[in-house]
Amino acid sequence: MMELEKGIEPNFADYDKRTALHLASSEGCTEVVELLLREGADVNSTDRWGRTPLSDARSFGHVDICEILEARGGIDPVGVDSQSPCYEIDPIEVDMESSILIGEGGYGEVYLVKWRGTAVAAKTIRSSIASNPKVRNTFIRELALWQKLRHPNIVQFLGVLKQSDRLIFLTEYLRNGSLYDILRKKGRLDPRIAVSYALDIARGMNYLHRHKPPIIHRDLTPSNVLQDEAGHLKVTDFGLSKIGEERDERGYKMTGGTGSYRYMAPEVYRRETYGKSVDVFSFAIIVHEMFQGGPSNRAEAPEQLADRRAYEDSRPPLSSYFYPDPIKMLLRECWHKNQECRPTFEEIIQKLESIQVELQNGKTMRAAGCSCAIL
Ligand SMILES: Nc1ncnc2c1ncn2[C@@H]1O[C@H](COP(=O)(O)OP(=O)(O)OP(=O)(O)O)[C@@H](O)[C@H]1O
Repeated sequence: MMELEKGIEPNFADYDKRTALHLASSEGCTEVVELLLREGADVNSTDRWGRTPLSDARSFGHVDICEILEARGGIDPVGVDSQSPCYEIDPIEVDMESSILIGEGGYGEVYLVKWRGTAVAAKTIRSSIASNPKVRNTFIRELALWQKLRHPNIVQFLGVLKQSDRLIFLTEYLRNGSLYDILRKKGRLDPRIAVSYALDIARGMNYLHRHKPPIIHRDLTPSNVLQDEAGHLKVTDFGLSKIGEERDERGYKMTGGTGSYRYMAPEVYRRETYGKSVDVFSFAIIVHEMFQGGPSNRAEAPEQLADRRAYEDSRPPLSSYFYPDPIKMLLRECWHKNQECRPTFEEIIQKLESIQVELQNGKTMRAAGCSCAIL
């Protein structure tokens, strides 16, 4: 601080092009790292060996500093990131001319295109987002992580299109559309189908949460769950909402536009620090919708709904006879106001599997306070 007050430039580097931020990151000096970043130090300055401060913090195992640097858009070109660069696809292999618009989300449009003759989904990222180098880096890092993932309930990432001005990436194409489309078309689902869909989502999510390091989806909604031709559901777009994430002195927060309010965990809405269980909360709201046939409070503005959930502990109604008792119990646990009390996806899978067996055996599952039997 004294040096900075004397007027020394925060990006001043030595003969090896190493900055104070490199040194503080190597030595584990968290407060100095925070100070330097506040004073405008370049998070991605590279030394003579092409190492960034994040490369150093990773090498010396300073996890808290890695998190700080990553939250500021830090990349590690010589380490983990470079071992798995994002697979690049040559634009001439993609027939963008005959592309068909299939949807539009918060980040840009989604097209059905042919890549080497195969139908795939091309997700375009708005230039207002992709032109910011920090955001672009974060996006590419998230995609590089996505490409390593393989699971039957996770949408397969295929690669990024080499284009300087825009950011376009390809994933497998799921022609049956999203769970949102299914619920809009079919309304309330048969309990056996709802449970098997819930299991698909829980298995995909469990894979993400058990990943090292764990991947938090942060924006699990019915439009981020797609159906394959065999009728199974796959989770998509995990981790991408990180680009809308902010960090302040208290920890990670999501900006208002990140994550859909209707599925947002109370702690996220209150802008508190959060963990994996935010996805368990969103999962519960989705399962509720599958039994209900769509959102329960359609008339209420999503932001107002999230506000009531966060400050008045309001939750969707469970009184109707649509919900078998074990599902009610599961939902209450999953949307518990205390994050610690929510089950893990591993536990959710076990519970759903036994509910599935009961349903398959034709056992009637009575709904509490109601004389109807559900099957
Ligand atoms: N791989 C895919 N295969 C088939 N359809 C897809 C695929 N990816 C997205 N879509 C369709 O495009 C729509 C928009 O997707 P996108 O992920 O961009 O936005 P979203 O999930 O609806 O919203 P947000 O990005 O704000 O969370 C989806 O609802 C889905 O119908």
